[in-house]
Amino acid sequence: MTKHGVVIGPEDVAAARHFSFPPPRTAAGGESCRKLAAQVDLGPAVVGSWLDSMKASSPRHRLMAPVPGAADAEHDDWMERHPSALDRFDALAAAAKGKQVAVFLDYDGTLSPIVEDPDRAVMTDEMRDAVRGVAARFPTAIVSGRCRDKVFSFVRLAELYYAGSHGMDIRGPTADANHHHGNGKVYRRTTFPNLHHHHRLFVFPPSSHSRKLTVRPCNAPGGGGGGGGALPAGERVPAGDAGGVRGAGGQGGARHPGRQGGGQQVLPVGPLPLRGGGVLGRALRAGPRRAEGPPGPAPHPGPQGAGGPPHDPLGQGQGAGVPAPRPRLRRRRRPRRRLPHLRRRRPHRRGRLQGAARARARRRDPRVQVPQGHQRVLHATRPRRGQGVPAQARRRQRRQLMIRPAIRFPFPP
Ligand SMILES: O=P(O)(O)OC[C@H]1O[C@H](O[C@H]2O[C@H](CO)[C@@H](O)[C@H](O)[C@H]2O)[C@H](O)[C@@H](O)[C@@H]1O
Repeated sequence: MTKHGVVIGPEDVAAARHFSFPPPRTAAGGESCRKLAAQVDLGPAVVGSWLDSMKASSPRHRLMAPVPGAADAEHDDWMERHPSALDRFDALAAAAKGKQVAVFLDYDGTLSPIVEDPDRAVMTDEMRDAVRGVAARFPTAIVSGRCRDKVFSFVRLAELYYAGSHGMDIRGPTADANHHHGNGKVYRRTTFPNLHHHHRLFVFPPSSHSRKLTVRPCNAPGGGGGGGGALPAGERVPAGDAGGVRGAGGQGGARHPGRQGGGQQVLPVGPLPLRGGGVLGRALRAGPRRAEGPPGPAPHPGPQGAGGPPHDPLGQGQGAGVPAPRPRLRRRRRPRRRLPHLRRRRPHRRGRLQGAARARARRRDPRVQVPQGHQRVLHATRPRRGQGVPAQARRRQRRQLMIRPAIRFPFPP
């Protein structure tokens, strides 16, 4: 989040203190670089430009000077070309106004004095307090040619970011226990979570040693524009990505470009395509449906907290609410039509033709003597195959069938 109205005081830049110059010469000077170059196959051209870049960023050691006294002249010249930031404090403060300030500090010769033995280049408590104060105001990183753990053992401030081995190994603070380093240090890799969410860390290739790290808005090549954060969380650039650096990610404004080139590789990270997935899967595929039904829960606050814009990975300006499933209405079952011949047969029952049925039987055949108490009533039986008759005729037939058993008695002589 952009911090407005932050004023940098001279005490905040106490890190700009000077130490003895020129530094004492030790064999350890370029050792780590050589080791690193041996481990990583960068090629002679890259290693050459890397060393040139390192030489250009620091004045030469007195004993390395070709002519006695040349180092002093070189130093003066170097100091003239690299003036102290404190001398231009007002201009710096004016330039930083309304912007997100991140502080990148060197270790040897900046936070610690240059000493003969590299293992004794400890930092004073006074300097540690000053750095702590800076880190409380701005995201603060230490970028060193030393290995990261060594720098941390000197600085011992968990709230900082550490870029060791000339920016090839970067960790930052985190509260996540999974990222605890073995010896109790708390680190997290690569990103700067305190920065506005559309900023990401870009690591310059070793050849540009003097500009090891920079932070730029992802969607604005060249570092301009403080737009709305076009890249989804999780996009990052691997440290040590060798190549030329041009802008930040190339295609400004493109939403999910999987892109490689310009020294950066940005990997788009998005939701997995869900197949099925039950209620949640359907809801995610359908997208937000907040307009329907009762109001849902408040959208998840964005990376800037409750006051900031809602988290909106779908980019639809509505947050990513997952709507509650609509209640399913129970459908009334339609009664199944059953053909008469499929109806359940009632068991045969013995009984008498009563009242009207008996009268009907008599009417049909007056000769019929229906002795009371001996009639058997049969029910419709399933019509045989090929006996297809219309329903009306079938009903008639059934009626007849019902009385047929009553006629089985012998006719009167
Ligand atoms: O990027 P830096 O943090 O400045 O580290 C550069 C080198 O620093 C160390 O060497 C320098 O400091 C030593 C202790 O003061 C000093 O003895 C040596 O002469 C300096 O070159 C460190 O030992 C190197 O590994 C770093 O590359």
